[in-house]
Amino acid sequence: MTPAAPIHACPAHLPADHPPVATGRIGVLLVNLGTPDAPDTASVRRYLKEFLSDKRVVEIPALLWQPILRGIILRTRPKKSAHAYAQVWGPEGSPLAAITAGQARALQARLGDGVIVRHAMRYQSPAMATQLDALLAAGCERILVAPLYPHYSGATTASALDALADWIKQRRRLPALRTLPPYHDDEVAIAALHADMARQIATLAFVPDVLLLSYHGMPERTLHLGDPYHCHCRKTSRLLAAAFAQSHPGMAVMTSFQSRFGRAKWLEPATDTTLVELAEGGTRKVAIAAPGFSADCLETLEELALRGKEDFLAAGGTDFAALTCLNTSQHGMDLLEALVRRELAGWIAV
Ligand SMILES: C=CC1=C(C)c2cc3[nH]c(cc4nc(cc5[nH]c(cc1n2)c(C)c5CCC(=O)O)C(CCC(=O)O)=C4C)c(C)c3C=C
Ligand SMILES: [Fe+2]
Ligand SMILES: [Fe+2]
Repeated sequence: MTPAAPIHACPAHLPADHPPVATGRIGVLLVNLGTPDAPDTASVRRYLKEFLSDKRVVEIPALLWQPILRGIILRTRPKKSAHAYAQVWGPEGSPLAAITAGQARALQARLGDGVIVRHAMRYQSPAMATQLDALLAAGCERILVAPLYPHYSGATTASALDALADWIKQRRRLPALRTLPPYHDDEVAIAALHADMARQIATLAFVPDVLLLSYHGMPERTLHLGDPYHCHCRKTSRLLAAAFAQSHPGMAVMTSFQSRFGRAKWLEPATDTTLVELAEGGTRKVAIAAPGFSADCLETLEELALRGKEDFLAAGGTDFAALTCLNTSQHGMDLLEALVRRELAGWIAV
């Protein structure tokens, strides 16, 4: 996988008939998790096979895990998940893919021609290696790799950096590289989340008694092994709760963890049981938000907005609203631009 054109800083050394070669540019690669190419069983199986074979995601020795994955999970889950994906699939495909591509386009427009912005997915396409090669071929000698996870986790941030490291090992000529740090407690991020959630709450036909902040779960074991994910999520919640205590004093802010997978104990409380317990305990009006996801995806649109609503109403709740993620909203793009500009400031004023 070598780029089509040699990345060569000294045109004098190129053959006279060589096409012009761009150099000296800055690239930004936005990275998110990845999603199937289509909402059908075969595509979801391909996606799950790649995703769930990542040792950062399932930390069970391959000799034990691969037979379970291939013999059980990949025979049953793809069909069920494909059905869930079909419920949220849009005209531009998977919401996660469409929104991440939109974020890259919007950021490109904000940063101007001095910087080249692309997006990639850790699993499936567009692959990180392909997009990094494209940035190199376009003359980028400095690249910021920005995994769009506010909360660091081995399963997400570190896995994206693994893919970057694999690419590094296979290339002769490398750009200078930076990576975006987690931004779970960043003032600008908390302000953007608070403002965008408040904007959406103001449009609801009801006043929520509770704002439930739902984060993707992780096996509890990872917390004891030193993964900061749980602490990062809790800190975001604490900072958002403090902001809402000022702006919405009557609204309680709670935290839960969603998308449990497998039999091990995951971080608690679980979002689905929390919603039922809230309704059974007399809470009637709930808004739910997912501050750990920079783009809406299966986990927010199907698990929270559809299934979460069903569970809450069935248990006696009367009003339920799932707030959207920051996506390409004004607040979302202001945040992405601020985070990226801060990193690029070490290289050049843009
Ligand atoms: C062991 C399994 C999983 C871990 C650990 C895990 C961590 C984790 N995931 C996200 C973000 C997303 N996960 C998404 C989908 C998804 N996640 C798992 C399993 C684990 N995730 C599965 C099996 C799936 C696929 C869907 C399904 O079959 O249920 C997505 C959505 C992708 C999309 O296409 O829309 C996101 C985003 C985080 C942030 C995280 C740890 C912090
Ligand atoms: Fe040279
Ligand atoms: Fe996940």
